Amino acid sequence: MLAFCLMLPTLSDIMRPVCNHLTGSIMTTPFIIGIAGGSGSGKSTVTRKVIEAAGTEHTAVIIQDNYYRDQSDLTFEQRIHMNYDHPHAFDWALMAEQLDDLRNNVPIQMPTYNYTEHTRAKETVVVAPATVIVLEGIFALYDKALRDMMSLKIYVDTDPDVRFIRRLTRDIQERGRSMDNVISQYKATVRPMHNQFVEPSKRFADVILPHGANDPAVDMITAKIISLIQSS
Ligand SMILES: Nc1ncnc2c1ncn2[C@@H]1O[C@H](COP(=O)(O)OP(=O)(O)O)[C@@H](O)[C@H]1O
Ligand SMILES: Nc1ccn([C@@H]2O[C@H](COP(=O)(O)O)[C@@H](O)[C@H]2O)c(=O)n1
Repeated sequence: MLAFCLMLPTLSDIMRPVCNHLTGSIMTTPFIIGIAGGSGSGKSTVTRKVIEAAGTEHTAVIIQDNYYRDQSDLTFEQRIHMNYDHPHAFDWALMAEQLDDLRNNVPIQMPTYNYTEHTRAKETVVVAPATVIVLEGIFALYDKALRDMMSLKIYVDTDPDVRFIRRLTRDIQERGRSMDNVISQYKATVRPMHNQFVEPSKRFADVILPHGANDPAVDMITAKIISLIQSS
């Protein structure tokens, strides 16, 4: 069986069968989708709606925020002053390694993140390989190595004032922040880093979603994913 799998290198990347070394069965290379956009643009909402409609059975989600660097060696005082909107804040090597594992149908132990403590949490989550894998985060389209693994690149485009209002509400309700803290972080790092790094990554997108998680766009992406799952 292994020899048979290795004799099929000429098929296109999307349809290339690979051998699962544990089961000996032939599996299709997953279809990887990147969903980028500014903080509060609606990336998680688009991802959730698409996965809900397509079904969780054949899909897996990688949340890029879980790959913020582990900062347990720093004090809390040091951690609150870090720039979380610069690419250096992320563990790119681990992200690429784990996405590549999933692409090769190998399960991963995805890290998890604690926004209140500003560091990686102790728990990891097992993510099983799936027909469709979504990588969602502000820098989902930033890194060439990751982009090269993707078959569909999406940018969620939402006006800055809308994104800021959403972030203000969310960060106070869900991420343990005060209003003053959200405003000062937005002015110091979120806004300038968005303009420098996140917004320019839009040029790598195959599809740009205006107005965030708008229903017609979400329906089109969902239809594409369902057809991929049905043909897999
Ligand atoms: N189209 C929308 N209409 C209203 N609220 C939205 C919409 N999209 C997202 N939100 C809300 O805005 C907040 C941020 O959205 P989220 O999807 O988490 O953004 P991101 O993942 O890009 O930071 C959430 O509270 C979410 O419920
Ligand atoms: N300790 C941290 C880590 C990240 N952030 C902010 O999260 C934003 C990205 O997440 P979204 O769900 O909003 O896309 C990013 O803009 C960071 O500023 C943080 O505040 N604290």
